[in-house]
Amino acid sequence: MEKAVTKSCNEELSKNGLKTLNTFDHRVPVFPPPPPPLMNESHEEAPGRVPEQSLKPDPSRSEARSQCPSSEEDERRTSREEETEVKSDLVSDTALQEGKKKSQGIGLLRVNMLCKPRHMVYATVQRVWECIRDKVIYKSKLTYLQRAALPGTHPVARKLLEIMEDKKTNLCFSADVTSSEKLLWLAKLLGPKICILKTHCDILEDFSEEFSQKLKEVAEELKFLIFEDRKFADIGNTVRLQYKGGLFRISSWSHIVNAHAVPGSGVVEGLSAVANSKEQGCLLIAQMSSQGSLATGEYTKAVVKMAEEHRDFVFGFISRSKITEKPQFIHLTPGVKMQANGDKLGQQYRTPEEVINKGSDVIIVGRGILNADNKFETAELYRKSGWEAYKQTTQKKVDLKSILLVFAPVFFAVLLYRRQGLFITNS
Ligand SMILES: O=c1ccn([C@@H]2O[C@H](COP(=O)(O)O)[C@@H](O)[C@H]2O)c(=O)[nH]1
Repeated sequence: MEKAVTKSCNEELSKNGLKTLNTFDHRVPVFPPPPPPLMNESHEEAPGRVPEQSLKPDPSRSEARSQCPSSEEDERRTSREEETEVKSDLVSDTALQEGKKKSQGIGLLRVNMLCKPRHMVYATVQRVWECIRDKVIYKSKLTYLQRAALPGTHPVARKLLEIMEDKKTNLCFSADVTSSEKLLWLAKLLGPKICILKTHCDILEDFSEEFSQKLKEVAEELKFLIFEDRKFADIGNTVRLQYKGGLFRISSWSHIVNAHAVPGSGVVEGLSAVANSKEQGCLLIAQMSSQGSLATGEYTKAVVKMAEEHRDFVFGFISRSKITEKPQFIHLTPGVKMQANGDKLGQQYRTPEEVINKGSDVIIVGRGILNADNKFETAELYRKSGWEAYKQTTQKKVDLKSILLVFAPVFFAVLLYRRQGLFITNS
Protein backbone atom coordinates (compact mmCIF):
# COMPACT_ATOMS: atom_id res chain seq x y z
CA MET A 1 0.00 0.00 0.00
CA GLU A 2 2.78 2.39 1.03
CA LYS A 3 4.63 1.75 -2.23
CA ALA A 4 1.54 2.56 -4.26
CA VAL A 5 1.01 5.82 -2.37
CA THR A 6 4.66 6.85 -2.70
CA LYS A 7 4.70 5.91 -6.37
CA SER A 8 1.57 7.93 -7.00
CA CYS A 9 3.03 10.97 -5.28
CA ASN A 10 6.42 10.65 -6.98
CA GLU A 11 4.83 10.29 -10.39
CA GLU A 12 2.95 13.52 -9.77
CA LEU A 13 6.17 15.19 -8.69
CA SER A 14 8.17 14.33 -11.79
CA LYS A 15 5.23 14.84 -14.15
CA ASN A 16 4.85 18.38 -12.93
CA GLY A 17 8.46 19.34 -12.59
CA LEU A 18 8.11 19.79 -8.83
CA LYS A 19 11.42 18.11 -8.05
CA THR A 20 13.15 21.41 -7.66
CA LEU A 21 10.46 22.80 -5.40
CA ASN A 22 11.92 23.59 -2.03
CA THR A 23 10.26 21.62 0.77
CA PHE A 24 8.94 24.69 2.46
CA ASP A 25 8.59 26.77 -0.64
CA HIS A 26 4.94 27.66 -0.37
CA ARG A 27 4.53 28.76 -3.96
CA VAL A 28 1.62 26.91 -5.49
CA PRO A 29 2.77 24.78 -8.44
CA VAL A 30 1.76 26.24 -11.79
CA PHE A 31 0.22 23.19 -13.36
CA PRO A 32 -2.23 21.29 -11.20
CA PRO A 33 -1.46 17.61 -11.70
CA PRO A 34 -4.25 15.10 -12.38
CA PRO A 35 -5.76 13.10 -9.52
CA PRO A 36 -3.83 10.20 -8.10
CA PRO A 37 -5.27 6.88 -9.27
CA LEU A 38 -6.28 5.78 -5.79
CA MET A 39 -8.33 8.83 -4.86
CA ASN A 40 -10.93 9.01 -7.56
CA GLU A 41 -10.97 12.78 -7.11
CA SER A 42 -10.01 15.59 -9.43
CA HIS A 43 -7.48 18.45 -9.44
CA GLU A 44 -5.14 17.21 -6.69
CA GLU A 45 -1.68 18.65 -6.37
CA ALA A 46 1.43 16.69 -5.59
CA PRO A 47 3.42 17.32 -2.43
CA GLY A 48 6.71 19.16 -2.38
CA ARG A 49 10.08 17.45 -2.31
CA VAL A 50 11.10 15.43 0.72
CA PRO A 51 12.53 17.87 3.25
CA GLU A 52 16.23 18.13 3.67
CA GLN A 53 16.19 20.05 6.91
CA SER A 54 16.23 18.08 10.13
CA LEU A 55 14.80 18.83 13.53
CA LYS A 56 18.17 19.48 15.06
CA PRO A 57 18.17 22.32 17.55
CA ASP A 58 18.41 25.65 15.81
CA PRO A 59 21.46 27.67 16.89
CA SER A 60 19.38 30.82 16.55
CA ARG A 61 17.36 29.64 19.54
CA SER A 62 20.02 30.88 21.92
CA GLU A 63 19.80 34.18 20.09
CA ALA A 64 16.03 34.11 20.46
CA ARG A 65 16.45 33.52 24.19
CA SER A 66 18.62 36.56 24.56
CA GLN A 67 16.10 38.56 22.56
CA CYS A 68 13.06 37.58 24.61
CA PRO A 69 11.30 40.81 25.35
CA SER A 70 11.32 41.65 28.99
CA SER A 71 7.53 41.57 28.93
CA GLU A 72 8.10 37.97 30.03
CA GLU A 73 10.06 38.96 33.12
CA ASP A 74 7.07 38.50 35.41
CA GLU A 75 6.64 34.98 34.12
CA ARG A 76 10.26 34.16 34.71
CA ARG A 77 10.31 35.31 38.28
CA THR A 78 7.58 32.85 39.18
CA SER A 79 9.69 29.70 39.09
CA ARG A 80 13.02 28.59 40.46
CA GLU A 81 14.61 27.91 37.11
CA GLU A 82 13.37 31.29 36.02
CA GLU A 83 15.34 32.94 38.82
CA THR A 84 18.54 31.61 37.28
CA GLU A 85 17.43 33.16 34.01
CA VAL A 86 16.99 36.56 35.59
CA LYS A 87 20.49 36.41 37.06
CA SER A 88 22.08 35.49 33.78
CA ASP A 89 20.07 38.21 32.05
CA LEU A 90 22.09 40.77 33.94
CA VAL A 91 25.29 39.49 32.39
CA SER A 92 26.33 41.42 29.31
CA ASP A 93 24.60 40.33 26.11
CA THR A 94 27.94 39.67 24.49
CA ALA A 95 28.79 37.05 27.05
CA LEU A 96 25.48 35.32 26.44
CA GLN A 97 25.88 35.45 22.71
CA GLU A 98 29.27 33.85 23.01
CA GLY A 99 27.43 30.90 24.45
CA LYS A 100 28.80 31.13 27.97
CA LYS A 101 27.14 28.77 30.46
CA LYS A 102 24.81 30.24 33.08
CA SER A 103 27.26 29.39 35.86
CA GLN A 104 29.99 31.27 34.05
CA GLY A 105 27.52 34.10 33.54
CA ILE A 106 26.79 34.35 37.24
CA GLY A 107 30.54 34.37 37.89
CA LEU A 108 30.89 37.22 35.44
CA LEU A 109 28.07 39.04 37.17
CA ARG A 110 29.92 38.87 40.48
CA VAL A 111 33.08 40.21 38.85
CA ASN A 112 30.99 42.96 37.27
CA MET A 113 29.45 43.83 40.62
CA LEU A 114 32.83 44.07 42.31
CA CYS A 115 34.66 45.94 39.57
CA LYS A 116 32.07 47.95 37.67
CA PRO A 117 29.13 49.08 39.76
CA ARG A 118 28.33 51.68 37.13
CA HIS A 119 27.72 48.85 34.66
CA MET A 120 25.20 47.37 37.08
CA VAL A 121 23.34 50.66 37.30
CA TYR A 122 23.43 50.98 33.54
CA ALA A 123 22.15 47.39 33.09
CA THR A 124 19.33 47.99 35.55
CA VAL A 125 18.29 51.24 33.90
CA GLN A 126 18.40 49.47 30.55
CA ARG A 127 16.18 46.63 31.84
CA VAL A 128 13.67 49.10 33.27
CA TRP A 129 13.56 50.96 29.98
CA GLU A 130 13.14 47.72 28.02
CA CYS A 131 10.33 46.72 30.35
CA ILE A 132 8.51 50.03 29.83
CA ARG A 133 9.14 49.89 26.09
CA ASP A 134 7.91 46.34 25.59
CA LYS A 135 5.13 46.30 28.17
CA VAL A 136 3.78 49.80 27.90
CA ILE A 137 4.75 51.50 24.69
CA TYR A 138 4.64 48.43 22.48
CA LYS A 139 2.46 45.48 23.24
CA SER A 140 4.15 42.97 20.97
CA LYS A 141 3.61 39.25 21.20
CA LEU A 142 6.53 36.85 21.50
CA THR A 143 7.40 34.99 18.33
CA TYR A 144 7.05 31.22 18.14
CA LEU A 145 10.84 30.92 18.23
CA GLN A 146 11.13 33.09 21.33
CA ARG A 147 8.48 30.99 23.04
CA ALA A 148 10.32 27.80 22.07
CA ALA A 149 13.39 29.09 23.91
CA LEU A 150 11.60 30.06 27.12
CA PRO A 151 12.40 28.14 30.29
CA GLY A 152 9.50 25.86 31.14
CA THR A 153 8.38 25.22 27.56
CA HIS A 154 7.59 21.51 27.22
CA PRO A 155 9.85 19.63 24.74
CA VAL A 156 6.87 18.82 22.48
CA ALA A 157 5.74 22.46 22.49
CA ARG A 158 9.31 23.50 21.74
CA LYS A 159 9.55 21.09 18.84
CA LEU A 160 6.18 22.25 17.52
CA LEU A 161 7.06 25.95 17.79
CA GLU A 162 10.33 25.34 15.99
CA ILE A 163 8.58 23.46 13.20
CA MET A 164 6.04 26.27 12.90
CA GLU A 165 8.73 28.91 12.60
CA ASP A 166 10.84 26.82 10.25
CA LYS A 167 8.01 25.83 7.89
CA LYS A 168 6.15 29.12 8.36
CA THR A 169 2.93 27.37 9.15
CA ASN A 170 0.46 27.26 12.03
CA LEU A 171 -1.87 24.94 10.16
CA CYS A 172 -3.00 21.63 11.64
CA PHE A 173 -4.79 19.46 9.11
CA SER A 174 -7.56 17.28 10.50
CA ALA A 175 -7.46 14.17 8.30
CA ASP A 176 -10.91 12.80 9.07
CA VAL A 177 -10.99 10.02 6.47
CA THR A 178 -11.93 6.37 6.78
CA SER A 179 -9.18 4.78 4.69
CA SER A 180 -5.60 4.54 5.90
CA GLU A 181 -4.37 4.61 2.31
CA LYS A 182 -6.12 7.92 1.72
CA LEU A 183 -4.81 9.27 5.01
CA LEU A 184 -1.23 8.41 4.06
CA TRP A 185 -1.72 10.00 0.68
CA LEU A 186 -3.06 13.18 2.26
CA ALA A 187 -0.17 13.23 4.73
CA LYS A 188 2.31 13.15 1.86
CA LEU A 189 0.39 15.67 -0.19
CA LEU A 190 -0.15 18.23 2.55
CA GLY A 191 2.82 17.43 4.83
CA PRO A 192 4.92 20.36 3.57
CA LYS A 193 2.14 22.80 4.44
CA ILE A 194 1.36 21.74 7.99
CA CYS A 195 2.87 21.65 11.45
CA ILE A 196 0.48 18.98 12.80
CA LEU A 197 -1.58 16.21 11.25
CA LYS A 198 -4.59 15.35 13.39
CA THR A 199 -6.09 11.90 13.26
CA HIS A 200 -9.11 10.05 14.60
CA CYS A 201 -7.70 6.53 14.39
CA ASP A 202 -11.02 4.98 15.43
CA ILE A 203 -12.76 6.16 12.27
CA LEU A 204 -10.31 4.32 10.05
CA GLU A 205 -11.85 1.12 8.68
CA ASP A 206 -8.52 -0.54 8.03
CA PHE A 207 -6.21 0.67 10.81
CA SER A 208 -3.05 -1.41 11.09
CA GLU A 209 0.28 -1.27 12.87
CA GLU A 210 1.94 -1.00 9.46
CA PHE A 211 -0.11 2.10 8.68
CA SER A 212 0.73 3.86 11.95
CA GLN A 213 4.44 3.22 11.50
CA LYS A 214 4.31 4.51 7.90
CA LEU A 215 2.54 7.64 9.08
CA LYS A 216 5.28 8.14 11.63
CA GLU A 217 7.89 7.89 8.88
CA VAL A 218 6.07 10.45 6.73
CA ALA A 219 5.81 12.78 9.73
CA GLU A 220 9.54 12.46 10.33
CA GLU A 221 10.31 13.05 6.67
CA LEU A 222 8.01 16.03 6.15
CA LYS A 223 8.47 17.52 9.61
CA PHE A 224 5.09 17.55 11.25
CA LEU A 225 3.76 16.15 14.50
CA ILE A 226 0.95 13.59 14.76
CA PHE A 227 -1.94 14.49 17.04
CA GLU A 228 -4.40 11.70 17.81
CA ASP A 229 -7.62 13.50 18.74
CA ARG A 230 -8.70 10.69 21.06
CA LYS A 231 -10.23 12.94 23.72
CA PHE A 232 -9.52 10.60 26.63
CA ALA A 233 -12.11 11.01 29.36
CA ASP A 234 -11.93 8.17 31.86
CA ILE A 235 -10.23 7.31 35.12
CA GLY A 236 -6.43 7.16 35.14
CA ASN A 237 -6.12 3.39 35.00
CA THR A 238 -8.47 3.06 32.02
CA VAL A 239 -6.90 5.84 29.94
CA ARG A 240 -3.48 4.33 30.64
CA LEU A 241 -4.64 1.09 29.06
CA GLN A 242 -6.41 2.88 26.19
CA TYR A 243 -3.35 4.97 25.37
CA LYS A 244 -0.82 2.17 25.50
CA GLY A 245 -2.69 -0.87 24.24
CA GLY A 246 -5.81 -2.05 22.47
CA LEU A 247 -5.97 -2.19 18.69
CA PHE A 248 -4.46 1.25 18.15
CA ARG A 249 -1.48 1.38 20.52
CA ILE A 250 -1.72 5.19 20.28
CA SER A 251 1.34 5.86 22.42
CA SER A 252 3.52 4.04 19.89
CA TRP A 253 2.94 6.53 17.08
CA SER A 254 1.36 9.81 18.19
CA HIS A 255 3.31 12.79 19.49
CA ILE A 256 0.26 14.53 20.91
CA VAL A 257 -2.97 13.33 22.51
CA ASN A 258 -5.75 15.22 24.22
CA ALA A 259 -8.00 14.69 27.19
CA HIS A 260 -11.09 16.08 28.85
CA ALA A 261 -10.53 17.36 32.36
CA VAL A 262 -13.91 16.05 33.57
CA PRO A 263 -12.50 12.96 35.34
CA GLY A 264 -10.03 15.07 37.37
CA SER A 265 -6.25 15.03 37.24
CA GLY A 266 -6.14 11.20 37.26
CA VAL A 267 -6.73 11.29 33.52
CA VAL A 268 -3.50 13.24 32.98
CA GLU A 269 -1.58 11.11 35.45
CA GLY A 270 -2.77 7.88 33.80
CA LEU A 271 -1.69 9.09 30.36
CA SER A 272 1.64 10.48 31.47
CA ALA A 273 2.48 7.17 33.15
CA VAL A 274 2.66 5.66 29.66
CA ALA A 275 4.15 8.56 27.71
CA ASN A 276 7.73 9.37 26.97
CA SER A 277 7.51 12.88 28.40
CA LYS A 278 10.36 14.21 26.26
CA GLU A 279 8.66 13.26 23.00
CA GLN A 280 4.99 13.10 23.84
CA GLY A 281 2.62 15.61 25.33
CA CYS A 282 -1.01 16.27 26.05
CA LEU A 283 -3.52 19.01 25.32
CA LEU A 284 -6.43 19.58 27.67
CA ILE A 285 -9.82 20.36 26.15
CA ALA A 286 -10.73 23.66 27.77
CA GLN A 287 -13.37 24.81 25.29
CA MET A 288 -15.10 23.24 22.30
CA SER A 289 -16.16 24.63 18.96
CA SER A 290 -19.57 22.97 18.99
CA GLN A 291 -22.78 24.84 19.70
CA GLY A 292 -24.00 24.59 23.30
CA SER A 293 -20.68 23.30 24.65
CA LEU A 294 -20.62 23.16 28.44
CA ALA A 295 -16.88 23.74 28.57
CA THR A 296 -17.01 27.43 29.46
CA GLY A 297 -16.37 29.87 32.34
CA GLU A 298 -15.31 28.25 35.60
CA TYR A 299 -14.77 24.89 33.90
CA THR A 300 -12.29 26.43 31.47
CA LYS A 301 -10.48 28.13 34.37
CA ALA A 302 -10.24 24.81 36.22
CA VAL A 303 -8.75 23.22 33.11
CA VAL A 304 -6.06 25.90 32.96
CA LYS A 305 -5.25 25.21 36.61
CA MET A 306 -5.01 21.49 35.95
CA ALA A 307 -2.65 22.14 33.04
CA GLU A 308 -0.44 24.37 35.18
CA GLU A 309 -0.21 21.61 37.77
CA HIS A 310 0.89 19.06 35.15
CA ARG A 311 3.36 20.97 33.05
CA ASP A 312 5.61 17.96 32.69
CA PHE A 313 3.03 16.44 30.32
CA VAL A 314 0.39 19.05 29.45
CA PHE A 315 1.69 21.71 27.07
CA GLY A 316 -1.47 23.36 25.80
CA PHE A 317 -5.16 23.48 25.15
CA ILE A 318 -7.92 22.89 22.70
CA SER A 319 -9.71 26.19 23.03
CA ARG A 320 -11.58 28.83 21.08
CA SER A 321 -9.15 31.59 22.06
CA LYS A 322 -6.19 32.32 24.32
CA ILE A 323 -7.10 31.24 27.85
CA THR A 324 -3.79 31.75 29.65
CA GLU A 325 -1.15 34.45 29.36
CA LYS A 326 1.64 31.93 30.00
CA PRO A 327 3.50 31.83 26.67
CA GLN A 328 4.79 28.32 27.27
CA PHE A 329 1.30 26.94 26.63
CA ILE A 330 0.06 26.42 23.06
CA HIS A 331 -3.54 27.04 22.04
CA LEU A 332 -5.04 24.96 19.22
CA THR A 333 -8.42 25.91 17.80
CA PRO A 334 -10.75 23.68 15.76
CA GLY A 335 -13.79 24.90 13.85
CA VAL A 336 -11.85 26.91 11.28
CA LYS A 337 -13.02 27.61 7.74
CA MET A 338 -12.67 30.44 5.25
CA GLN A 339 -16.45 30.64 5.01
CA ALA A 340 -17.25 31.09 8.68
CA ASN A 341 -20.62 29.42 9.02
CA GLY A 342 -21.29 25.99 10.50
CA ASP A 343 -22.43 22.48 9.69
CA LYS A 344 -25.80 20.84 10.37
CA LEU A 345 -24.51 19.06 13.47
CA GLY A 346 -23.49 21.98 15.64
CA GLN A 347 -20.00 22.74 14.39
CA GLN A 348 -19.31 26.50 14.46
CA TYR A 349 -16.66 27.96 12.20
CA ARG A 350 -14.50 31.04 12.36
CA THR A 351 -11.92 32.29 9.88
CA PRO A 352 -8.16 31.77 10.39
CA GLU A 353 -7.69 35.51 11.04
CA GLU A 354 -10.42 35.60 13.67
CA VAL A 355 -8.92 32.63 15.48
CA ILE A 356 -5.33 33.92 15.45
CA ASN A 357 -6.50 37.40 16.46
CA LYS A 358 -8.21 35.81 19.46
CA GLY A 359 -4.77 34.72 20.61
CA SER A 360 -4.78 31.11 19.42
CA ASP A 361 -1.60 29.63 17.97
CA VAL A 362 -2.67 26.79 15.71
CA ILE A 363 -5.67 26.60 13.39
CA ILE A 364 -7.22 23.14 12.97
CA VAL A 365 -8.82 22.72 9.57
CA GLY A 366 -10.64 19.58 8.41
CA ARG A 367 -13.42 19.80 5.83
CA GLY A 368 -12.31 23.26 4.72
CA ILE A 369 -9.42 21.44 3.02
CA LEU A 370 -10.82 17.91 2.69
CA ASN A 371 -13.85 18.96 0.66
CA ALA A 372 -11.91 21.27 -1.63
CA ASP A 373 -11.35 20.23 -5.22
CA ASN A 374 -7.74 21.27 -4.99
CA LYS A 375 -6.57 20.27 -1.54
CA PHE A 376 -2.97 21.32 -2.02
CA GLU A 377 -3.81 24.85 -3.11
CA THR A 378 -6.50 25.15 -0.47
CA ALA A 379 -4.09 24.05 2.26
CA GLU A 380 -1.70 26.70 0.99
CA LEU A 381 -4.46 29.33 1.30
CA TYR A 382 -5.11 28.32 4.92
CA ARG A 383 -1.38 28.22 5.71
CA LYS A 384 -0.86 31.67 4.25
CA SER A 385 -3.88 33.12 5.96
CA GLY A 386 -2.93 31.70 9.38
CA TRP A 387 0.71 32.69 9.02
CA GLU A 388 0.00 36.24 7.92
CA ALA A 389 -2.44 36.72 10.79
CA TYR A 390 0.27 35.49 13.20
CA LYS A 391 2.87 37.79 11.69
CA GLN A 392 0.52 40.72 12.27
CA THR A 393 0.26 39.85 15.95
CA THR A 394 4.03 40.02 16.38
CA GLN A 395 4.25 43.50 14.88
CA LYS A 396 5.04 46.18 17.40
CA LYS A 397 2.03 48.39 17.95
CA VAL A 398 2.02 51.51 20.06
CA ASP A 399 -0.53 50.97 22.81
CA LEU A 400 -1.90 54.42 23.59
CA LYS A 401 -4.21 53.23 26.37
CA SER A 402 -1.37 51.72 28.38
CA ILE A 403 0.83 54.75 27.77
CA LEU A 404 -1.90 56.97 29.20
CA LEU A 405 -2.46 54.64 32.14
CA VAL A 406 1.20 54.65 33.14
CA PHE A 407 2.24 58.15 32.20
CA ALA A 408 -0.84 60.07 33.33
CA PRO A 409 -0.21 59.39 37.07
CA VAL A 410 3.47 60.31 36.58
CA PHE A 411 2.42 63.51 34.84
CA PHE A 412 -0.02 64.44 37.63
CA ALA A 413 2.54 63.59 40.31
CA VAL A 414 5.07 65.93 38.70
CA LEU A 415 2.41 68.64 38.34
CA LEU A 416 1.43 68.29 41.98
CA TYR A 417 5.04 68.36 43.10
CA ARG A 418 5.67 71.51 41.12
CA ARG A 419 2.57 73.21 42.49
CA GLN A 420 3.49 72.25 46.03
CA GLY A 421 7.01 73.43 45.39
CA LEU A 422 5.63 76.76 44.20
CA PHE A 423 3.39 76.94 47.24
CA ILE A 424 6.32 76.34 49.60
CA THR A 425 8.44 78.94 47.81
CA ASN A 426 5.62 81.50 47.95
CA SER A 427 5.03 81.05 51.65
O1 LIG B 1 -14.08 21.40 19.98
C1 LIG B 1 -13.68 20.66 19.09
C2 LIG B 1 -12.75 19.68 19.29
C3 LIG B 1 -12.34 18.92 18.23
N1 LIG B 1 -12.81 19.09 16.99
C4 LIG B 1 -12.30 18.25 15.90
O2 LIG B 1 -11.69 19.07 14.92
C5 LIG B 1 -12.02 18.61 13.63
C6 LIG B 1 -12.78 19.69 12.92
O3 LIG B 1 -13.15 19.27 11.64
P1 LIG B 1 -13.88 20.24 10.59
O4 LIG B 1 -14.10 19.37 9.42
O5 LIG B 1 -12.90 21.35 10.30
O6 LIG B 1 -15.13 20.74 11.18
C7 LIG B 1 -12.78 17.32 13.80
O7 LIG B 1 -11.88 16.26 13.72
C8 LIG B 1 -13.33 17.41 15.21
O8 LIG B 1 -13.43 16.15 15.82
C9 LIG B 1 -13.75 20.06 16.78
O9 LIG B 1 -14.22 20.28 15.66
N2 LIG B 1 -14.15 20.84 17.84
